[in-house]
Amino acid sequence: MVNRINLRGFDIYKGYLDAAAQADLIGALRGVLKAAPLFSPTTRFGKQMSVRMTSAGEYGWYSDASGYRYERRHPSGVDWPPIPDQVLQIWRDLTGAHRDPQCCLVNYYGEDARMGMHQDRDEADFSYPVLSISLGDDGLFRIGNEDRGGRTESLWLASGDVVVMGGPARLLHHGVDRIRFGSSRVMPKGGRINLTCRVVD
Ligand SMILES: O=C(O)CCC(=O)C(=O)O
Ligand SMILES: [Fe+2]
Repeated sequence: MVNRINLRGFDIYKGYLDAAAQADLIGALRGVLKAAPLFSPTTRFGKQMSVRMTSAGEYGWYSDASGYRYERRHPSGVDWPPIPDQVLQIWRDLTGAHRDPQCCLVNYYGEDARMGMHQDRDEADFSYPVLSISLGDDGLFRIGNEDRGGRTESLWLASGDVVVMGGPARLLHHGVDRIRFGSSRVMPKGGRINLTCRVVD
């Protein structure tokens, strides 16, 4: 059953994808990972991120010494593969946006991976939401404020949960403190996958 929660303006659809839909989506992602393998970006400060990443769509999210940005190609030089139809369908069903996403960032969290508090602000138009789909192990998701710091609230995102970060909440800080490695059997080797879809330009 889908249970919709609103936390600080983020719409959280608990259990949006049932087990069959999760398995189908993971199957589609296998093709994406084959065409565009995961890599470990570094931050502008030269620190390697603990999350491994790749993308699908017209643009992929990328980071190195020059900072965060969108790139037209995977670091290997190949085009990013197309965004799976299943992902586009979820975007259309939940966002009401009149454009499809141009980037689906694939984040893979292994046992010790985390993502620090940040805003998603590399896109040109913040009137489009960011849609996030969680698969695999549980992840402790933290939501903060538009400014850095201040009080935060956390909740566990499980496999099949979908979050829409839009409207007045579009620029709230958020991050993932840790995952519960091995908590889900959806991914054979464990870990958590999070997909975030964005309209870029
Ligand atoms: O993994 C998550 O749930 C969030 C990912 C995220 O915030 C991002 O990729 O910008
Ligand atoms: Fe984010």
